[in-house]
Amino acid sequence: MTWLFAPALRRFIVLAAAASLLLNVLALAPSLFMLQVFDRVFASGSVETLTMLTLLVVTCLIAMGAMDLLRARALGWAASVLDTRLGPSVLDHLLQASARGQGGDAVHGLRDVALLRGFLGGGGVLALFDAPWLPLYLLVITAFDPWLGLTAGLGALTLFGLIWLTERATRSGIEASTRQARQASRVIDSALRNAEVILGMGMGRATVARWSAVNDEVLERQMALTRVQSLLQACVRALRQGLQVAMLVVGAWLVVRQHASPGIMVAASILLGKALSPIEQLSGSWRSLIEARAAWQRLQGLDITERETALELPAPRGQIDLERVVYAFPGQRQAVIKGVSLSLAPGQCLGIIGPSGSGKTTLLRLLLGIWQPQSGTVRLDGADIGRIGAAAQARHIGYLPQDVELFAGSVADNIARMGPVDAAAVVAAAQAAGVHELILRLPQGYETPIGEAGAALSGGQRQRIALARALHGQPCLLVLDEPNSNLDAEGESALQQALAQAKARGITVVLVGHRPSMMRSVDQLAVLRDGTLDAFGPRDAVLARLQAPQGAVPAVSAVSAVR
Ligand SMILES: Nc1ncnc2c1ncn2[C@@H]1O[C@H](COP(=O)(O)OP(=O)(O)OP(=O)(O)O)[C@@H](O)[C@H]1O
Repeated sequence: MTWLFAPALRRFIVLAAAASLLLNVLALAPSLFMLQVFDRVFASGSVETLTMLTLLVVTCLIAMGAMDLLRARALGWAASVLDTRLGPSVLDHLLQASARGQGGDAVHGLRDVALLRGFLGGGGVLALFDAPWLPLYLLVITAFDPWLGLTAGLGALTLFGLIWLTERATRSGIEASTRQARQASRVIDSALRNAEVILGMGMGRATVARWSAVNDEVLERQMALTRVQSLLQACVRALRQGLQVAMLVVGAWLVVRQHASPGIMVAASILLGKALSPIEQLSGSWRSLIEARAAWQRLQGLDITERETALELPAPRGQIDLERVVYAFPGQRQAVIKGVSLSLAPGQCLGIIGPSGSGKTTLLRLLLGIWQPQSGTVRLDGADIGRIGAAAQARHIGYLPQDVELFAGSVADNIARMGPVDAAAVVAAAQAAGVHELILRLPQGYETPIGEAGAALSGGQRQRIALARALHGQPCLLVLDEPNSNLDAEGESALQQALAQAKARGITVVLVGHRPSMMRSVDQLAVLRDGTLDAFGPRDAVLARLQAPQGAVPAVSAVSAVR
């Protein structure tokens, strides 16, 4: 449980541990009270002694209540720190991992944070804080009588051994069940994303069958684990009761043999009950303990690090430099981008063409700093794009991805990139994208709500609103990935006008396009083939090269139509 000592949590955990120490020392009071009542008050018949002892024990009980409360508060604070500190970092990590196509199990990071928070608020963690004080109770019982101490010690050891054996036997089962549960939820996620295809092609039954197969395994495993848990709990409970009886038997034997007083027998029995209660609690919550530990280990595996502090640079002008950029997808040896170098002056418009799979989208993602190259650098006005920071990116870079997804919110929220809506800036962006009139024609204009993934809009409408989103603010760099793939003639002419305006505003534009019409407005052209630059330079020079018989590139022959 090293995670309990993570720096952010440490002081709360230390506070909870200190409260536990006092709580457990104070918990000796009731049994010592009992001992005194049996051995002194009964013997002396002194009401004063009884009154004094009662006052003392009541004071101890009040202090115990206070410590209990303090410990619960400390753990509550720890839980909220965990949430507020770890939650945002995990989400930030998930966004980055997801953008790099490495979402996978990382997607469950937030669930792990919730699991840890739940654990800190549950009973299992209290047992963890109380269990270490067991030797203290054993010591006091031994001080009463070594035989009683030996009986209690052996009993406690047996109980611990039982829990330890169960933990060893079920750990891998619990982890496997978590893995399978995640697999089942991945099946659901992917089915929901593709619900249209599933319904359209009657794949519902197959999808449900796939999910059921995984889910049945999860249920089976969980039932097996529940059976083990019930067995463990029953054994621990029976053993504990047996131990209590054994203590009374040994105590009675000692009393009969006049080696101990009846007070000692009763006090030892009460102490043992208190000492064993955290073990019994552990037997009931051992599964959540293992799950919490596994969640922490998974979170550590995510390698969550604070992002480097972004450089606060003056507004960039839009100079782009790619220096021998190489990129391979994680786990792949073959690079997708193989040493691409090119430079663009502020305000230039670069078109990138090339066959499918040649790496155009990958190059754009490197240009945006979404992915980091294995070697080489992408610079915006001389600064490494990876270190520019999200705030600067929000202000200075506009991106229109190939597959446009809008967020749940209004049209205005989407154009304002889900930040605060400045009406003038939103309308200006919509006008620059030539989509203002289209938005006014929507049922509620700029306030029209867009469902999850922009369900209320057509593909073309989504693409045009996403262009306004890319133009929002004062971008110095506009990156467009096949911006006309869904556009009709009106949308295409609005796009051409937006590009001309962007050029007039001195915005650097990089666009990927398959249709020749897109390349009419570019002044630089790059031809990408199998991750390398086949040609790069002024548009007409590159086109001339492509059309020359020896330079003919079949996959880009459509470009000839540009001229
Ligand atoms: N997440 C990923 N993991 C592994 N390989 C990937 C991933 N995304 C893309 N690739 C591979 O990288 C190569 C380049 O893909 P990219 O999307 O950059 O091509 P593209 O030129 O934009 O293609 P298109 O014109 O069809 O959009 C392809 O071979 C593709 O299979």
